[in-house]
Amino acid sequence: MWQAEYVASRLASFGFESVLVPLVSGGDTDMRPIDGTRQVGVFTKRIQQALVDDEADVAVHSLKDLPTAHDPRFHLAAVPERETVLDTLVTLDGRTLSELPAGAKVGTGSTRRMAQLKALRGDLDIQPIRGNVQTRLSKLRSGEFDAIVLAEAGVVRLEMHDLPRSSLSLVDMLPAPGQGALGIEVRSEDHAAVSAVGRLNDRSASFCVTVERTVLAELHGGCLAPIAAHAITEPTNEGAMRLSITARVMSADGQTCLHETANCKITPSDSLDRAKDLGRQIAEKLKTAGAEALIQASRPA
Ligand SMILES: NCc1[nH]cc(CCC(=O)O)c1CC(=O)O
Repeated sequence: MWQAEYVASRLASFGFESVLVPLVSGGDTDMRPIDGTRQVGVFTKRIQQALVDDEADVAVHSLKDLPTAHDPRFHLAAVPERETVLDTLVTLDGRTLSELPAGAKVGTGSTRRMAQLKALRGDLDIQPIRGNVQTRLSKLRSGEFDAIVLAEAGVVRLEMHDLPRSSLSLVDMLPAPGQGALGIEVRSEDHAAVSAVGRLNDRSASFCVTVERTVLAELHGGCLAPIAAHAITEPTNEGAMRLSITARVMSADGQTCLHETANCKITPSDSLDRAKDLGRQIAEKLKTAGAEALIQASRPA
């Protein structure tokens, strides 16, 4: 709801009126452990269906939740300026990861977070947790978990400034492709919506998430594989920018971690194809280092 309200207010600033269509996704309600037998897109399918059914004209997603497979019915019309990409450790008293006692029960359903946590603190008891941010927090408050890992973006957006937490660094916890970014889809043939929503696009954010998502797509990682990717842009001369990406593929137990970096120059006339090329390039490096075997081994039986 925060995300949809944000998009509505940005659209309003460009003179476009909108009406919110609240929806509940499977990702909000399905509390069964993630086991790979269900379809991808649990948070996004319901919202895309609203586009198909003409229930809504604009679909607002957390980009991290949006599957990378291309669907010709939809067009990703904008990736607005990104919120923080970091993950954060939420506890009842704000202690850091290194301050957690041995055997502390930490909740995360993400194999990416699990692998990196295990690499840092092999003594923790890491257990699956599901649901939206509020559901996960209620499981921390009830004592079911000693700590949970959340994307800091969600915490910041919901203005939970008093939530005891400690940010995990990019070195300790490389984020998921697209983390902290919104992805706004419209129906491909809805040219009015493409152009209106396109006003919300941030060029830097769209290049960063495109290279990150290309890594995921090239490795056929889906949302369950222990794959992390984070890209940044830095301005260079003559309006150009340098696009740099760091990516990791890990074993589920965190014992093996492949880590690669790559970068390229983006000129004002370059299209997102440049970012896709860079994504394919770093994916190749990871494959050469043995990424496919690690991803295969992490698949649920
Ligand atoms: N998988 C659920 C989900 N999708 C996006 C976010 C956070 C917001 C974001 O990354 O933009 C979250 C919750 C979390 O990972 O803590």
